[in-house]
Amino acid sequence: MSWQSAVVQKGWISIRLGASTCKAETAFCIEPGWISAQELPCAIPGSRHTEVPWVYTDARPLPPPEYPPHVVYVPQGLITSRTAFGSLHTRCLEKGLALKFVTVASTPNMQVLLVLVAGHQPLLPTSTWGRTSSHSGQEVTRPFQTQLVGASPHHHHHYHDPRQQQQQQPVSNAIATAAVARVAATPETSEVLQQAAGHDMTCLDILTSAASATTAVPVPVAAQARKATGPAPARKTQACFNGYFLLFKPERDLQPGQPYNIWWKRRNSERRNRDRDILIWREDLLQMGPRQPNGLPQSEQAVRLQGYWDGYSSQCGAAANPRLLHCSQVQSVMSDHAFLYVTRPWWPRPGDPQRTLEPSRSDQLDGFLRECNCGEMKCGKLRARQELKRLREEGVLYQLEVRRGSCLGNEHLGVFAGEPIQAGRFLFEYVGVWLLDGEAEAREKIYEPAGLHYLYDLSHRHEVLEKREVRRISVGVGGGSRGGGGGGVCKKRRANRAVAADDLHAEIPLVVDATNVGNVARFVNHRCEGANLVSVNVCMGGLDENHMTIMIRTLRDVQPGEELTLDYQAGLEPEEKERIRAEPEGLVPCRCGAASCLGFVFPHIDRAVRTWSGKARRNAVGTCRLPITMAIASRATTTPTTSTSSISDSGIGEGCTLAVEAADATATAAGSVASTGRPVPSSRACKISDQLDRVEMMKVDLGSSEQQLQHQQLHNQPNHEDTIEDDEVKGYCCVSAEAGNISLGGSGASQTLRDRPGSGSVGSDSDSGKAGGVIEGAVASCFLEVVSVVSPDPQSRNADCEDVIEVSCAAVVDARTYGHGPGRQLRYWGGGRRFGSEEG
Ligand SMILES: C[S@@+](CC[C@H](N)C(=O)[O-])C[C@H]1O[C@@H](n2cnc3c(N)ncnc32)[C@H](O)[C@@H]1O
Repeated sequence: MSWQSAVVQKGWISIRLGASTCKAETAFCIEPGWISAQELPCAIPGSRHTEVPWVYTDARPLPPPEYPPHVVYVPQGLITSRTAFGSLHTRCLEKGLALKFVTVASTPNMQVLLVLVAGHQPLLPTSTWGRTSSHSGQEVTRPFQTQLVGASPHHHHHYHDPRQQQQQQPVSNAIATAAVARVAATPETSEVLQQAAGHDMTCLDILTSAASATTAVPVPVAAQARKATGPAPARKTQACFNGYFLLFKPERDLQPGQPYNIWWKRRNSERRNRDRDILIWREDLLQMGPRQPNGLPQSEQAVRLQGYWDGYSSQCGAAANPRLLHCSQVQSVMSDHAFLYVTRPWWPRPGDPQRTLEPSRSDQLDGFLRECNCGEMKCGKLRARQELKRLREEGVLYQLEVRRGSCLGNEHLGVFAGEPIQAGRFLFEYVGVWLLDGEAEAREKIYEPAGLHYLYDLSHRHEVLEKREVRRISVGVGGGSRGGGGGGVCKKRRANRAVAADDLHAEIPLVVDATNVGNVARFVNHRCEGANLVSVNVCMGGLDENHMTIMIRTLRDVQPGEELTLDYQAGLEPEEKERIRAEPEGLVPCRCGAASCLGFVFPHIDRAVRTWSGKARRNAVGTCRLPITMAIASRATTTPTTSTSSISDSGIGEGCTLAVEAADATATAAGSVASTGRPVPSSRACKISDQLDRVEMMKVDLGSSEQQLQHQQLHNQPNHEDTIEDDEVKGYCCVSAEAGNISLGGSGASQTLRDRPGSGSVGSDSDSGKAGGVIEGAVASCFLEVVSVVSPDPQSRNADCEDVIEVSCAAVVDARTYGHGPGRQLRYWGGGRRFGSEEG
């Protein structure tokens, strides 16, 4: 590709420098092909759009370079300074040069940016072109590299960037040369060099961090100079780009509703300041694109972004048919997925089986935002609500950088403050696609192997609401939730309400997926101790008034350059942390470096708090499957339902709270299922459908002192491993079922529970008479998951039962409640035959 073609196709242009006041906020209309140096403030970390005095209306196509492009290597310390960049750019513009930010590469102490300069005059390594103002206001003439760090005559910056101080640290030429060589070897650089083939490529400068040092490094490709001829054709199509672009390719007409290839996004600027300083683009591409073993993208092509037009009206009056480039996407590591940078959350469209994404609109949300009423959530109340509104309208107000360089190593991105941020400032919303729980689980199975960890689970927060609802359902009808209690009408109403509770759970998206659609929040890393951010949940309106959102605010003052971190595990109880610390197998090892580091990161934020689902639960201490033989008295009373079923219980009374969700159940049982090899007197007719293949119990709290006492007694027995098989102990598991409800029930302490008012169907179903064993109820906190209900077993050894089903339970038991001393863990063994403890 000739240099001229590159200029035309990639839209490199030069613009005339304007006044010191940026007019770009209001003068946004530019012709395709005139996409210009407005890319630059976005492209260069640390630079502010508003501080670079562009006048877009003065944009003009890049004249053919009289001299070939030049390559400039700039240490990070310089380029991350907006002052430095502004000055660099100013000088180039004054000289009629266009710059292209090409690539980055890092050495341990220097990040090198390769800038391609379209030359209109010879640029020499020792050039002394341009002038700059000293801080005293005097104009001085300095070599090029010193101008980069000096203040621009066109604008003053009071911003103090401590990274500039790093510039005082000399970087050896050897390091710089090595870095340059590395940059030059990247495919991106090769591409640029190929484009420039036929032209002289001059390495203008190595700008070391010592302001006075200049080192010329030859670029591997040095071809013959060839003057380009003819002006770049101007594009006539008028369009209003209220998004920012880089290297835009005007190869076909822009059509609303059609994706349009651009090279990468810039920010939506319908309003001032929208995400103006989220400098996410480049690193994001590196992150999301297919990578080589060295971590660099395979090619530019592979990470190209696409812009989408949507129907939002633009505020740009100059455009005939104004459209806003709402967001952009980049191919991710998953070929059939794309990442869209958006500033607002997206929702599945109601009733759409395809789950078409629909951006949330502030006009939909205004008036719905309300103070959080989730009593147990520490939300920011009114302020958070206001801030959310502001964030959605104006975007992020603080200068942030998304880049590598955190303690996690180079393969990870992190978010860094680009300027001082005070404590208590709401920075951004965790934006993504809100998913229903089942969908989140399904996606997680895809994401995890791909190393994509951008799910933020709010279920545990919502559980508060849900529990309240369940409690209301259970208690408010029939004077309590005594499972199976109450007859006809009450039972039906209860069943209906239980379904309603399920619907609630099924219909409200509780997980935000920022894998494919998201904003800067997705790059915030975890820190076990000393995180400077915290998340705040706000109940809000929109499609459902119970929707919540996640806002991130600063916990303390943050200094420029400091990484922004969040404690993903802020919701975990200390005991839970301890438990997981003991066996973090399968979880992402934590590298936060904090003194009290827990040792692992949850695959996604807060998820384990809710249900101990998935890997975390399977890997948790004391967890294993316990198939339990269940006895069913009769199959006569099957009551089919079409919704998911639930197990719910009161949560009232001492230590009894449970809620169970059955996924994909098409039929649930009527009557009761009572446990295990031991016949349960007067247990009622029951059948659980074969289709009921998964019942998930979210949490069981059975923490009565009586239970603990009993349990201790049990485990003080010399041989307690075969207790279930032997049927000689009080503890066993019981699942009871009734229309719409399945109760996991009872306890070895069933007597105790049965007589406790409000203890509900946990082992106290007097109506069905099921005695309700439980997995020895002495646990203070027990998570049970009924994972399968298999076909009736004709070999039932329970004479009272016609069918036997098998229920697999996984229990997480806090060993410390058993009095075995440290290091001992209670385990449930497979086959449902062993029930004991062992050394941990
Ligand atoms: C929301 S992403 C954060 C951005 C991520 N670093 C990136 O490059 O895209 C969360 C994932 O980052 C990684 N991560 C975040 N904090 C970590 C930490 N302290 N130690 C190890 N990995 C961490 C884990 O893989 C985690 O699942």
